Amino acid sequence: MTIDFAKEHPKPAAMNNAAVRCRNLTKEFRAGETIVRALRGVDVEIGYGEMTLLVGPSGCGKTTLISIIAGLLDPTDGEVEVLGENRRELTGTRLVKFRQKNIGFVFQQYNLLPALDVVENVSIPLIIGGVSRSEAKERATEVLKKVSLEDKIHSRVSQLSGGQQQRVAIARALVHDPRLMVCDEPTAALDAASGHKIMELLREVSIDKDRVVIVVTHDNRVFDFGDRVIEMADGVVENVKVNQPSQNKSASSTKEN
Ligand SMILES: Nc1ncnc2c1ncn2[C@@H]1O[C@H](COP(=O)(O)OP(=O)(O)OP(=O)(O)O)[C@@H](O)[C@H]1O
Repeated sequence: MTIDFAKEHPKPAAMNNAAVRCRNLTKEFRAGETIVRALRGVDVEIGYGEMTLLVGPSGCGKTTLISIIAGLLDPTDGEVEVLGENRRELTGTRLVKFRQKNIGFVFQQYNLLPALDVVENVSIPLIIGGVSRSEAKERATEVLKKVSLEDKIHSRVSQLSGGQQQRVAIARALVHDPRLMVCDEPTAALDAASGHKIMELLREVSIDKDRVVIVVTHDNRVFDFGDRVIEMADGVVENVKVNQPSQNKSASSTKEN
C-alpha cells in the first residue's frame, strides 16, 4: 500500500545566494507493507542571514525535512545543497565532519545529560570534536554568558526551568559556532514569555550574513519572528511567506523566566 496525496505545486523563484536548496526532494519510509511518503517533491530555498520558520500540521514532513538538511537522514531522491555542499556527496566520515563543523541541532526535548552540569553539557560537542576539556569549558562558559546563564554553569540541568534548559540546549548547539542552526519546536514546552525569549535569542543568532537558522514550529505565538515562513502540507511546500521587517516582533516586554 502506498500513502500519497499528490498535488501540483509551482516551483519557487531561484535565490541568488541560498544556504539551503532542495529540488524535488522525496523521502519514503517503509513500515512493513506500507510506504509512507513523508516528502513528496519539496522545492525550497533558504537564505543566509534569515530566520526561517517551517510550519504545518502534524505529520506534514517538517522534522523529516530538517533532518535531511542537517544530515541526520538520507533523502530517497532529489537534490539537496547545504552551505554549498551537495548532500549526495557527503557520506561517511565526510558527513560526520561536516555536521560537527557546520550544524547545530536543537531537539524539542532538549536531550541534555542529567548526570552532567550545565557547562559540561554545553562542552560536549567541542570535546567530541577533539578540543581539550579545559578549553571546551572556557568556550562553553562564554556561550552560556550569551544566553544569560553564567550564574547557572555548575547547576544540574534538572534544577533549571524549561526555558533555561532550552537555553542550555541552544548554547550547546551554538558552542562550535555552526553556520546552520536547526531547531525542532524550541518553544513547544514553554510559556509565552519564555518562548519569546528563546525566539529573540535565535533571531540574534540568525542576524549574520554567513549564518542560517531554521525553526520548526507549531506555535503560532512565534510566527511573526520569521523573516520567511515556509508552510508545508502533506509532504510538500504549499506556501512561502516573506515577513516585512516591521512584522518581526521585539520581545522587549518579555519577563525573565
Ligand atoms: N522513521 C519513520 N518511519 C516511518 N514513518 C515515519 C518515520 N518518520 C516519520 N514518519 C512519517 O512521515 C510523516 C512525516 O513525519 P514528520 O515527523 O516529518 O512530520 P512533522 O511535520 O515533523 O510532524 P510533527 O509536527 O507531529 O512532529 C508522518 O506520516 C510520519 O508518521
